[in-house]
Amino acid sequence: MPGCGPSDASPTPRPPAPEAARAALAAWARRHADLDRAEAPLLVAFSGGADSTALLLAASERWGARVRALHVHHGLQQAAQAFAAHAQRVAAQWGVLLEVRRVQVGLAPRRSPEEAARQARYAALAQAARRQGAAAVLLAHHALDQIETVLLALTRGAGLPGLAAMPERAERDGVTWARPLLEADGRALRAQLAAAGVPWIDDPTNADPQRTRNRLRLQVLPALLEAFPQAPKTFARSARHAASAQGLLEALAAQDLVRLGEPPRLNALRALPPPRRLNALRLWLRQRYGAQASDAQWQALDAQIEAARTRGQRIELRLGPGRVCRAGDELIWTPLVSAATTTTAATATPTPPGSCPAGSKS
Ligand SMILES: Nc1ncnc2c1ncn2[C@@H]1O[C@H](COP(=O)(O)OP(=O)(O)OP(=O)(O)O)[C@@H](O)[C@H]1O
Repeated sequence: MPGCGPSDASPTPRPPAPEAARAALAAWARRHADLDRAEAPLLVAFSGGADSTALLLAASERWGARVRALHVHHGLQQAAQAFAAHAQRVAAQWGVLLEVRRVQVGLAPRRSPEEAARQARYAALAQAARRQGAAAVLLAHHALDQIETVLLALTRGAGLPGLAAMPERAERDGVTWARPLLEADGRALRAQLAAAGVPWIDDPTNADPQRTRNRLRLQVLPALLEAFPQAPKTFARSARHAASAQGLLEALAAQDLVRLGEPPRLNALRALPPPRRLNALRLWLRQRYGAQASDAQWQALDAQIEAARTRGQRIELRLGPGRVCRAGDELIWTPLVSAATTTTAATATPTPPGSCPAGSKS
């Protein structure tokens, strides 16, 4: 396997897993017995940080040689090489098969380098999981990460999908993603690793106050946990409630889309109450075109659907990375094709049967 740990690192006994990680993983495994008992490999996303170190130890303890690790080398900061070297050293010492994948992070305007790195990381993990026939990719998010994710969603004015935060298991891109430490307290993981003398590396960018998530972690989380010690449990419960409600909304949207037709018919859309109509259209845009739009754009579309009761009334506006318009009684979405992305964007998105009038504004 490319990029396996250096062979000169002498194997040392693997330290015991932190109890907090072992307990959370055991409870997760009981809820997901199919993955617990499968024979296919489990791929730990191993950054070399405290959380994924705790996960790698707990997973190796429970599943032995089924466990493999993958470290993504982003190459964005100088320290990246040292992170990869640390991951290789640790994996070789503990006898874990590790692959290091170097990725090209495509930096683009209007997208933060962290978001670009995240996308590249998940793509590399998915590709490796498919190639290795892994039963799941294990991510090391824990209960405090979940609080941060819920708070982050609130600071952005997110709806239910955002408040649902991170699921403990999900299918995406043909891969099962699992978060077995979601019930573990990150403070306990670190304290127990430190007490056992297990090394890890701290990513210096995690201390950068320019990043919203870091400000939440460094300034808000300590105060919240002091005032509300139960927050790891209660935030997790709220996230589960939101996820469950979101599941119901998507089921309703799927039913409504059958009745609305493809492309959706305006008459049928107007027969639905506005929140229900937008709920259906959100699923339509996401499932059919892999796109999302802002709240302001959805509200503007809703107003135009309401107004388009006569034949001559046009619908024409920007919706996510495309535009939506009226063709007869149907709603048509077409991607915006910029000069830089002409061929790929045009071929990547299915062309809808109708089309917006030529020369219409975006
Ligand atoms: N460079 C990487 N290579 C492989 N997996 C990674 C990498 N960076 C993060 N991950 C995985 O994604 C999860 C979430 O990433 P995030 O950036 O929130 O964590 P982190 O602060 O880098 O993590 P940590 O303390 O793992 O172990 C991590 O717990 C880890 O499982």
